Amino acid sequence: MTLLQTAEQIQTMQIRGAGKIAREAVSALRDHAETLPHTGDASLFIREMEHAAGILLATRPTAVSLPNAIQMVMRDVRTARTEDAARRILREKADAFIWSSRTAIDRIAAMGANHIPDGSVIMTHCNSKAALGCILEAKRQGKDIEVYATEVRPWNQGRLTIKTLNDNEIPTTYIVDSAVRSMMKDVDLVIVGADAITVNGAVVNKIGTSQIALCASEARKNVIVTAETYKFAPRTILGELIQIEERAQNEVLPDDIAAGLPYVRVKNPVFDVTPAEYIDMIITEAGALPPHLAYTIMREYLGWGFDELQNQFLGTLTGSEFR
Ligand SMILES: O=P(O)(O)OC[C@H]1O[C@H](OP(=O)(O)O)[C@H](O)[C@@H]1O
Repeated sequence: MTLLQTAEQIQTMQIRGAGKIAREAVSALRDHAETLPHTGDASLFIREMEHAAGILLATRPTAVSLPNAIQMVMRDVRTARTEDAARRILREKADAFIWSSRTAIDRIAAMGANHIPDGSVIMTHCNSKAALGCILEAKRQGKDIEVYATEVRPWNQGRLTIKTLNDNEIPTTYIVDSAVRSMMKDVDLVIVGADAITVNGAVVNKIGTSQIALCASEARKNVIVTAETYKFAPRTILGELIQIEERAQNEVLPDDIAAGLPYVRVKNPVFDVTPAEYIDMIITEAGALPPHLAYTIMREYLGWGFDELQNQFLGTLTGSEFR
């Protein structure tokens, strides 16, 4: 698959899920480098790769795993002295990211399963590899668990989730998104993934997550977020907001129906923000932490503290790059 095809598949959601988007983008960058002719000109190679990275970055705006992964791969490529060195660094960093991303999900699954007591009824939302990893690991350990899975309009990612749960023989109840509050009394805990986590511990995830967290808080049920460290958004340290993706109206209301309703407009934001106070714990591969320790992850694991960010970025980036 070419880099442009990967970008298109991310944009059209054939490739989806924050972690997978990052892994596929990095692998597309690595493969794209192999298609570029060897010229001996390091700066030409780096320019071409920056252009390719820009195409991938423009596909979807919210999941911060995408810019973080590209930054991890491209950071040292930019300062390589020779073309050969740039190519080698790019290959090594891309392979290392893909490997560590998969390892992170396994570690999160192991830690998350520890927080699922035997006999639990879990509610999950959307289709998160990290969240499902914890549920599947709990099942593998022999725990007797049940899951409530939401539909996740308009893309119905819940169908992917119930397929995985069913394949693993986990008793599952499938509900429409608006049934969450009614059903919360039957649930013991909520486990979801994340597309981005801000410095104040707010979690950006599939639209509807914040309602679930609110209902869980009202019913005094724990909310666990599972997120690899590359889903933390360092640039929020400087006050930047995460851009919430809005997708096409016809994903919600078909064009032929909308055409007959001239006074109706459709809004289709696909992510929302859950404030830290509704989240009990964020499980990362570096450990389980309360949301207000998000800055520690950014500093210790992503290597971006306030000073580094100021030196690196202030005044050099445009609004859209700055997230
Ligand atoms: O990385 P993993 O845990 O798989 O998924 C994280 C999140 O990415 C997904 O976004 P989308 O379906 O691509 O819009 C969902 O919001 C999900 O919770």
